[in-house]
Amino acid sequence: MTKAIEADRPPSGPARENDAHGAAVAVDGVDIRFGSFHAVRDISLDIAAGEFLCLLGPSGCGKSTLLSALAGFVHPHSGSLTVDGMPVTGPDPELGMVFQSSEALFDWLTVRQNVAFGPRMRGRSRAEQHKLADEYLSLVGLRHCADRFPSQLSGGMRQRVQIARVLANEPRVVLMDEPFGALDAQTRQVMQEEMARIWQTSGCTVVFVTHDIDEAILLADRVAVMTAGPAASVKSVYPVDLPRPRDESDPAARELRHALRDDIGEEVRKALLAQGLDQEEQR
Ligand SMILES: Nc1ncnc2c1ncn2[C@@H]1O[C@H](COP(=O)(O)OP(=O)(O)OP(=O)(O)O)[C@@H](O)[C@H]1O
Repeated sequence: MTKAIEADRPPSGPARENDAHGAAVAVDGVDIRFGSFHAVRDISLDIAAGEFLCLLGPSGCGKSTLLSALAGFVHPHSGSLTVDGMPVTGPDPELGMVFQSSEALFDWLTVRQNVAFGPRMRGRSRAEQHKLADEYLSLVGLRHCADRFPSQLSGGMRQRVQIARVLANEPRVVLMDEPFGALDAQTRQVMQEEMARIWQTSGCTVVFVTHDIDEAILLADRVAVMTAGPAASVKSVYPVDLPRPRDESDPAARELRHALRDDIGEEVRKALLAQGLDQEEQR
């Protein structure tokens, strides 16, 4: 039977091509409040260098809030967030954030210039910017689109450019907030497979927010399930002990899918009940 394990013990994951690149992330007793609203409470998670961790939970529980805190956009009320032992104090190129929408691309720059933007800001020479941009565009399969503008690409291609742009900063931790949520099913499947390959090649640590249980099983070393908010915390953490590339018809994957569905379903029901009670009180 699939069992969740204690939240604060990362496994020693499978060997990566570039194991040394990723950084260890430690979330220790983190509380986040927005004014009087208590968003997340006492979250502790240790994420190993090079690990792929997926965050699942009911809508509105605080997944993006936790990710934003890791990215340095939101400051915890208490507790600490560290990357290789160094406190997260604000946005940092070592922590790359990929958003759900690819609207963040600069429409007036070519694809190559978009990807080279980070290296340019870090003072890399023109030749280095060009080389890095082409390297990461090749990694996401878009080297042939380098001279096009974002408006000339499909949604899936723009999202791959966004990923290449983040990777070109050579972050040690990549934070992804439902990066494939807006894509059609076929593009999403291709992107998931590419993401697994990119992660294995780059060796970075990935924290990936999703609503999709199958996506989490396909990609993660571990899946952390959050409770319904407010004051959400980590309910359970499941190791995904399945060989890569993953086969969703593997009996162990099916068993894990059921366990995650039950666990998250319970939290979604709690969230719906709380919303109902809230509406009753307001009447
Ligand atoms: N800047 C903010 N000010 C006030 N409340 C906020 C702010 N950001 C988030 N919240 C609240 O914190 C809670 C968690 O939001 P968050 O976006 O992190 O949830 P989520 O789990 O990522 O949701 P979803 O899965 O629907 O994207 C929600 O109740 C949200 O309304």
